[in-house]
Amino acid sequence: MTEVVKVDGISKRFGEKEAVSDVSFSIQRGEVVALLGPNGAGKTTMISMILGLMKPTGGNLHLFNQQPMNKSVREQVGTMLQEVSVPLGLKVKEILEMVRHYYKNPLSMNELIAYTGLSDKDLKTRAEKLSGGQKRRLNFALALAGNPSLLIFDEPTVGMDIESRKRFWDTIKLLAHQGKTILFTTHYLQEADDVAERILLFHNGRIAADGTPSSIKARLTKQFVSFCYEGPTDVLDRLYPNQWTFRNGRIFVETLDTDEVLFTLFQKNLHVNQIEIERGKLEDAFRELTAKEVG
Ligand SMILES: Nc1ncnc2c1ncn2[C@@H]1O[C@H](COP(=O)(O)OP(=O)(O)OP(=O)(O)O)[C@@H](O)[C@H]1O
Repeated sequence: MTEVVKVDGISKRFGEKEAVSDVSFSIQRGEVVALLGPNGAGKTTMISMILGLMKPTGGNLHLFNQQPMNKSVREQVGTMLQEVSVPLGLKVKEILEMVRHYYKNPLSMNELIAYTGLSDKDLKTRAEKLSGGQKRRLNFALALAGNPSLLIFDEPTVGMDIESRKRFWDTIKLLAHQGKTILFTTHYLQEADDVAERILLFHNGRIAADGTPSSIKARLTKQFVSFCYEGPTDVLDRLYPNQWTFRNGRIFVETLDTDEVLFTLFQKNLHVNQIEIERGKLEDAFRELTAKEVG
């Protein structure tokens, strides 16, 4: 395995405020990682340091075993940050051609168009005249222009409509399939759940959880077995006192051990059907993990 990003005991202090506190993690080649966390958790600060745009106050940080600002590193990294800025006075196609020429092995114009959804009309438009969503497409194309092996995005889908968002994630999945390493921040839990194979959950400048979306969900203490049941409910009161509720035509039993509930249902021969196990949603895990102070 090749280590692409290595963050070792990184901290960042702004005056009294420690935005990132002694954070360590590494990302291997080909991983798709979402940096998730509530407002002010330290995600953007972390990304800025990884990109070498901000100097840590402590710790060490390497990309491809080198300092982030090395030219050979920057040539392998494509990035799209929160602020959308575009060069003035040039048409989209001219900007893309110019940036492509900078790289040894750029993506072709056709690939950039297919990946980002820029239209012929967009290509002929002066960049400053593009709409916010189109500017984001241009920024995405600029991030991909050099055919980078590491892609880093800070809130990439903010300001995109549903269709652009879908195209963006479809492209990301395709690039991930090609073996690119991808790190992105998002506020949308669904995006992290759908796209990332690993989530780094930030809270108060530290990592509150690091794992696959399903392993993070599995850390939830609350789980449910739900089913349809038309028999007498006193048996439920006996088996699951204060544990069961009735919602939308189904019985929900809250439990720490779903296997045990299933076993009892069958053992007691209750006539239940349409049984489902709910191991919790990422949203609940997010709330649970960020509700408590992480020391
Ligand atoms: N340049 C700065 N000067 C002072 N404080 C800063 C600066 N940049 C960030 N902070 C503070 O550091 C903390 C982390 O901010 P950061 O922007 O990294 O969080 P975030 O997780 O990206 O939040 P959001 O989801 O709102 O973008 C916040 O308390 C923020 O106010």
